[in-house]
Amino acid sequence: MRLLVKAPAKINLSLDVLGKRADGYHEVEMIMTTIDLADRIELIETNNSEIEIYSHSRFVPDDQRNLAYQAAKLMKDRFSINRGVSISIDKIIPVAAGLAGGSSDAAATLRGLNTLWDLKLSTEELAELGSEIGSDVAFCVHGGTGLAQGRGEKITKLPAPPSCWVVLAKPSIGVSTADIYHNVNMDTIEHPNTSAMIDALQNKDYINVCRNLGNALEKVTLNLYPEVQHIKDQMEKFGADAVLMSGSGPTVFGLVQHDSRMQRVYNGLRGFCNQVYAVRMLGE
Ligand SMILES: C[C@](O)(CO)[C@H](O)COP(=O)(O)OP(=O)(O)OC[C@H]1O[C@@H](n2ccc(N)nc2=O)[C@H](O)[C@@H]1O
Ligand SMILES: Nc1ncnc2c1ncn2[C@@H]1O[C@H](COP(=O)(O)OP(=O)(O)OP(=O)(O)O)[C@@H](O)[C@H]1O
Repeated sequence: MRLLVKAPAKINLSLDVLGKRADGYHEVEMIMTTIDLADRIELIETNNSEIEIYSHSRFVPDDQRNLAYQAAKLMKDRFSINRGVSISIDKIIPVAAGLAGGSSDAAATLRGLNTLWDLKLSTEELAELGSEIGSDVAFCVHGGTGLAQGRGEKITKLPAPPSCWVVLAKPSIGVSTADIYHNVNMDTIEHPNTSAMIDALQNKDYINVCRNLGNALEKVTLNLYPEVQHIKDQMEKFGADAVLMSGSGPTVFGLVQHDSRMQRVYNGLRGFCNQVYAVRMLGE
């Protein structure tokens, strides 16, 4: 049997860091939403009991370091499955970009194998498994829009943002999430207003979604990588309604409501940045 699964990227509409935990992680409060920029994962049953990973991208590991491999391994071990699977990843989401590409591949693999191996696990159960792989995987299992708490694994569903364009630009650097969290200084960090963002989503209030975009990790990444600030400045100059860095960066996104202005922001960014995308949010 063969199955195709979509693995969409996420952006953080808000990201707050509440403190450092004894286990080395940070307590966070994040509002995330999935966007129409997705990897495509093909799962094919094989005759052996191995997990095989294939990808054309030279940035994607093809062994046990791959988060999709880890998802398949976890399911095989947990449910004593002795069947094999070949996992082909058509990589569309930029790597090490703050868009949860690897986490989404892992989540899509969990969802797909749940069907392929007829495990009948609920979304909650899949998300719990996912949180053993990485902090963003639980959210990616749910998709849509959600509030993530704890180290990112406790998910509460939220209404989708008001419809608009999301223009993304990724500078040609990769950022390590661990490095960025390591450089957080809890005394100087700036906290976004998470509850104001939740209100804005509940009221489908585009202006207040724009006003309340905020990311406590942004300053940390901007200090280490000034090119991210340059992209933010350009997006604002070309007329995005609001601009923010996603996750630990370095991808910057701008929200734009009008088609003609989206085109201007997109074309302006393409002038000096290789990886630029204009996509829609995915809805609830
Ligand atoms: C930056 C975000 O992507 C925003 O959505 C997430 O907070 C990070 O999610 P992720 O990449 O799935 O993170 P993980 O793979 O679980 O952790 C990578 C590293 O980031 C740090 N980390 C991650 C999550 C968290 N709440 N606190 C942390 O301090 C830890 O050093 C950890 O070793
Ligand atoms: N399926 C995968 N796709 C991309 N990278 C992967 C995958 N599996 C493992 N990796 C490794 O994970 C690293 C981070 O990649 P990823 O694209 O997931 O980062 P990210 O978007 O910044 O994640 P997040 O937003 O969750 O912090 C890569 O450098 C790569 O070595």
